[in-house]
Amino acid sequence: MVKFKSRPSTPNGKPAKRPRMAYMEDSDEERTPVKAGKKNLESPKKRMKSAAPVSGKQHAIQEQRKLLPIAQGRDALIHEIRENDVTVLIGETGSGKTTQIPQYLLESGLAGKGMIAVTQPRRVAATSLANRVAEEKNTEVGKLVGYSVRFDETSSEATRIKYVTDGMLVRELLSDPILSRYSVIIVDEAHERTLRTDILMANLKAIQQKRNKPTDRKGKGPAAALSPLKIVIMSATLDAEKFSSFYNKAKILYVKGRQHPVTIYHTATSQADYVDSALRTFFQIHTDRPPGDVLIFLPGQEDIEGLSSSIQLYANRLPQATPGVLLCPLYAALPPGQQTKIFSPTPKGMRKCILATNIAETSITIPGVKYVIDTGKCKEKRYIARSVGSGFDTLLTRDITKSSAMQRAGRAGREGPGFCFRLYTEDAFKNMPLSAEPEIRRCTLTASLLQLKCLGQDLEELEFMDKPDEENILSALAALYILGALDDKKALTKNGRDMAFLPLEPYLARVVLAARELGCVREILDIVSVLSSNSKLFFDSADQRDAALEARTKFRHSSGDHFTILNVVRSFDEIAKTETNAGKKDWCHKTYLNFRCLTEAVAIRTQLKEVCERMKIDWTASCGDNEQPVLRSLVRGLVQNAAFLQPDGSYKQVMGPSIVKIHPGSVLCDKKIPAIIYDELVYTTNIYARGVSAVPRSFIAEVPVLNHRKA
Ligand SMILES: Nc1ncnc2c1ncn2[C@@H]1O[C@H](COP(=O)(O)OP(=O)(O)OP(=O)(O)O)[C@@H](O)[C@H]1O
Repeated sequence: MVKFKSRPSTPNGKPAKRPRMAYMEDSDEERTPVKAGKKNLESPKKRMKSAAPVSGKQHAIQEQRKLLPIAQGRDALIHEIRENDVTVLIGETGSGKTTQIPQYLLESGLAGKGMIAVTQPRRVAATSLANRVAEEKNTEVGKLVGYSVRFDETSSEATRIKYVTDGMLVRELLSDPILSRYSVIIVDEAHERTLRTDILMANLKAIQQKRNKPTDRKGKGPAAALSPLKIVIMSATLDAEKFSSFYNKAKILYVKGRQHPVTIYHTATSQADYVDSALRTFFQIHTDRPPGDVLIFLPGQEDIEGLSSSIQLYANRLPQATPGVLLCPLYAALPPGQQTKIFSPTPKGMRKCILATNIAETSITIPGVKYVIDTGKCKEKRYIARSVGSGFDTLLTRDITKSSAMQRAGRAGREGPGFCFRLYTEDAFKNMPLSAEPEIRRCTLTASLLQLKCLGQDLEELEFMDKPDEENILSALAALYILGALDDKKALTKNGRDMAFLPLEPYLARVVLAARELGCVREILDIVSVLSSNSKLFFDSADQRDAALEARTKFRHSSGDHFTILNVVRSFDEIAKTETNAGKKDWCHKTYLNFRCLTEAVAIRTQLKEVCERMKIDWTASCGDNEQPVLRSLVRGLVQNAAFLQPDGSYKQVMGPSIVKIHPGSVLCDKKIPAIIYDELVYTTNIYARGVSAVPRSFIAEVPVLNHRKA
């Protein structure tokens, strides 16, 4: 039994009280409360009248919209946004920011002939919000309301409100550097400070300066024809002052109140095992509490799969009269089709239990969710620079921030009163930092630098909210130079431009371009698709390693793990010709292969083939049984991850200081090979190279950058 403190509190840590339906913050010099009532706008009644005839469901939706806290301040919000080029808007989770503001701006005519873009850090949020707002507008998604996420654009000429991932809008800068199709850009969930959000915000500032120049509006200057751009920055948990000062003291607006209360419980003591506590809390809810779906936040896929099996095991043992449990995992590596399953209605007599990473933390409303269990953990990517050209990204489990805790609690209570069970103490919550360090300060910058170079920009020159680390910039510059994306004057090369066009990590994009020259794109796409998947192909936990290696003997290739991957993909393709999904899963299970990884890789490969066609790369080009072109191509992208054998059997990095060993899960683990390349380093008791291939030393020496260094 997990013990929770009896006195519940509200999401921001204050004692619980009756939900306040007072909508706007009291007047205060720093804060601009938004009050209702500007004469130039349609009244809510009139707006309702002008809509098409509505069904019962539509009527309910429209009634619900009117009850959202933000609805009371609609006219005042429009007024403020009309008056200010940049607005920072803070409103509690569920107050209606993301779904309503774009509609208000469209209805008010403020967007003119342009589109309204609403950015989201994640695709699941962008697509589900577009669906919801299309429904509110009584239309199909893709018409008035659309979305654009990587590899999926659902919009048309008629689209006026578009939900987009921040990455897609950054990509759009490549073809339209002033984002001329948009008249309003709403940066939602800005508190997350993803690398792409920061790049976007820096660009928006510069674009606005161009588009909103007073001289241009008077009809003078070269940019006279440009329409002005409005920027709205939104979040429930934001350091408003910091954003405001970045945009030259932008107006800050506060929308207060949420439609339904969320009661928060903290554990009485800290919990040693968060997965076990989540399991027990789930069954406490399931057996004691009224109907309502449960959303559990966990750090990663492994915990999700582990907890999911445990819940299933115990649920099967419950008395027949207890409602059944429908388990729905949600994490980034899950194919998009499976991610959207969480939105399907819960069958009668069942309780849905969604086990999610922080991809469900912001923006989304999952109908039916009444209870949230927050383990207080997440995974954070962090770049560790060791020396120029030899840094690496780590993904570590850590405690969440206050912002995350509040966002997680905010996923309950969206359709009615909700409850959040925090598996940490109230003191732990109070001691959490408000928000995480921005990604720009802690992640690899290589891919972003390449994109910026394509826009004619530089990391050092662009005005960011937080400057990236000098060493990290140097590392990214060195990596791009080594890959041949930049020349020795730091200028973008033709290869660099092509690399940016491929939706892959720069080093993998370089492998594909090398394969184009060497005539082995077919083989390389098979390998690269697996390497780009969000999950690992081989299950290699230490306790099952021998059995797994035994079962996979038939795929083993003497030159290493990349050709072994190729063998697996070819076998999977063969199996897929005759087997159903269940048959494919069974085959993967028996061979200790990750079905999800292979399914995702097949989808990625299809998309890559399409991109290759657009780039006039012949993806059917194959080198047959000749291994050399494939290894040469891999070396070209992975040259930074090359290492030579030492007399003591370890390997010394060619471009870095580390001494590494071959990972025990590799097919080359007990071999002594003069030269290797690898996909990544894993830090445990030793530094291990994972995803290893044996390559002739001469292949490494022939990479132009190494020749250049020698000269
Ligand atoms: N798909 C949906 N199904 C049912 N109701 C929904 C859906 N999406 C939104 N809503 C309703 O609209 C409300 C406002 O949602 P919205 O996303 O606009 O709030 P928000 O202020 O942006 O919240 P957050 O800060 O959490 O993103 C929700 O609390 C919910 O009541």
